[in-house]
Amino acid sequence: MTYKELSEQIFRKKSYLCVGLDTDPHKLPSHLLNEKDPVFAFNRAIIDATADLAVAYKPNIAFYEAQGPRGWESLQRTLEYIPADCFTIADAKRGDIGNTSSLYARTFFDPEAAGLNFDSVTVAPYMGNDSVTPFLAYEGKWVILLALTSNSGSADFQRQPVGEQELFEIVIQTAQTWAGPDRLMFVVGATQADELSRIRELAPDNFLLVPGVGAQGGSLAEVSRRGLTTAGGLLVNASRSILYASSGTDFAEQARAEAQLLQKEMAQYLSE
Ligand SMILES: O=c1ccn([C@@H]2O[C@H](COP(=O)(O)O)[C@@H](O)[C@H]2O)c(=O)[nH]1
Repeated sequence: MTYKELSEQIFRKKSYLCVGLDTDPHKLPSHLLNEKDPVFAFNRAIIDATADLAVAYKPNIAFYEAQGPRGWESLQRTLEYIPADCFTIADAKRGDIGNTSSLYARTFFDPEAAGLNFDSVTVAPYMGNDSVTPFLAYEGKWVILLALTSNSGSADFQRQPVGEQELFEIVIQTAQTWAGPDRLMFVVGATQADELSRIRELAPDNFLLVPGVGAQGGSLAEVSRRGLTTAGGLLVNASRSILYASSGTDFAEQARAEAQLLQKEMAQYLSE
């Protein structure tokens, strides 16, 4: 999906909601456990319930890899089921020396390799240029680079001063010499909303993937006030607050209700 198409979807759906598919087999409603692929059955119901409210889906790869080959099959089925008008994110947080990164890129971007054809993958920046650019070799695919993450440990390295700046600012500036905003997004935690104005100065046109509303307590209002651009410019992720809104037979209905609350708020911010 291109920058323009993503932006158009945001204004068409009045939403910049990304639904995180952090599907934990131990948290599935019991009535799904007799399904052939319970994880996929759960994801399918969540996607059916939220596809008109969301512009993106983000399976967190850890939840699938931890299930071995079964998990990979659930991931493939899920990715194929996501409607074409939604942007897809492999939240894998990869990055290694160049030849290894090339294989990670092949895994998520070349359907003939591992059966996956994501639009984007999250990448850790700390091994530098040659660890990131192999992902950019796939035309039309996106890198979503970790900049200022939502967790408390982000202070350990990302917030360290380097001269007049902090390390995450250098990540944001340097990475923009590797790719334009049509191929490069940054991860900024919703719990870091105070830094968003500064980040917008450094990256005025890049989309930001913002996890951390819902279960982590970030404020959608603050993120939107500081992060929205004329192109939309935000993908705000919620995982647990949507997926596990109910553990009963009404789980999809309750997931929709949670997603709808976020989408309605987003529609309001987009119209301001
Ligand atoms: O800084 C980051 C980067 C990634 N994540 C991921 O986003 C979701 C958040 O899930 P919630 O249940 O909505 O808290 C999850 O997959 C994280 O691994 C993040 O939270 N922060």
